[in-house]
Amino acid sequence: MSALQGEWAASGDADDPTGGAKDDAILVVDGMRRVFGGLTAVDVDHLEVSRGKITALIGPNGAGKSTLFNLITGFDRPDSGTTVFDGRTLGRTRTHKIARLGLVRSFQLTRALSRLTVLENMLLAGQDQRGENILLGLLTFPWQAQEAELTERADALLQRFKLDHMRDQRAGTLSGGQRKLLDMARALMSDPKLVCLDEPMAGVNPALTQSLLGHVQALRDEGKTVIFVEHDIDVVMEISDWVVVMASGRVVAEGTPQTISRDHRVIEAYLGEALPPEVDHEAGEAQP
Ligand SMILES: Nc1ncnc2c1ncn2[C@@H]1O[C@H](COP(=O)(O)OP(=O)(O)OP(=O)(O)O)[C@@H](O)[C@H]1O
Repeated sequence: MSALQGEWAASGDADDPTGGAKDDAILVVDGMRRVFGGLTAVDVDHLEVSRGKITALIGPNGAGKSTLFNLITGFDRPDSGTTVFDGRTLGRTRTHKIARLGLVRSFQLTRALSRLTVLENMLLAGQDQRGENILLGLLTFPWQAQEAELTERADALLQRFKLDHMRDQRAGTLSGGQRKLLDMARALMSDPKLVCLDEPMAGVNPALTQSLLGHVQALRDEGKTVIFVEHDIDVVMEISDWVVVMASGRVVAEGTPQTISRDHRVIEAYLGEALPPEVDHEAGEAQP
């Protein structure tokens, strides 16, 4: 554990109340704990996510962000704890059923998926989220009935994400930025209510980052809820309605981007010296 993680973990919610109730929570996580060997990867007492908002999940490497995504979306099982999505306790609900209820997560393109075309990737994602190995086996037969409808949806999304010209190319030929667009487009195939995006902007050039940000905002504007993991604090500040900070598996702070950006632990971790002191214009003085 780094010194920073230690400080975060130790300070807990002393200054920043966490686990507060939201007016209209689409997701409620309670007592969620996941231990790998001796390591507690996730230990979240209570977390609520507002419907129709963009919530950023930030924290140092190893804070438990991806593990929490996996637990929420059913790709991993907690040692204890519950997730209530849209009023329904998910319990041991399987991933594809969770996806059908409207809760999905994005995945980066794997080697196996790289060999499929862009369209096939979309069709697989539309089928369900059972896991690519099972789905790859199913690719050729049992879902012709659905295929026309799925293809129509896939084509509309590919157009929206400006990937239509790559439709029949192998996904492995896409550039890094195009892969990010495909990750997002795939997650939307089941028309989710809540989409969990894992580092949707990581490693792409500034122009494409703006385009991806626009896509995330468009999702919110059409009523979807977005939770995204992101390391780039500028991105977080630009589009989030709410920010949840994790460290050592725990939620250690949450608040508006403005509140969180003033948290000295966040500043140390993400902004370093780059953040100028806040100026109180009335007093004409820099605030600590
Ligand atoms: N399947 C696993 N087996 C063992 N340890 C794991 C497993 N998955 C995650 N961990 C550990 O759990 C902790 C949390 O990992 P996780 O990937 O959730 O963090 P993260 O916040 O997403 O990190 P990053 O920002 O680097 O992706 C880490 O210490 C990681 O090594």
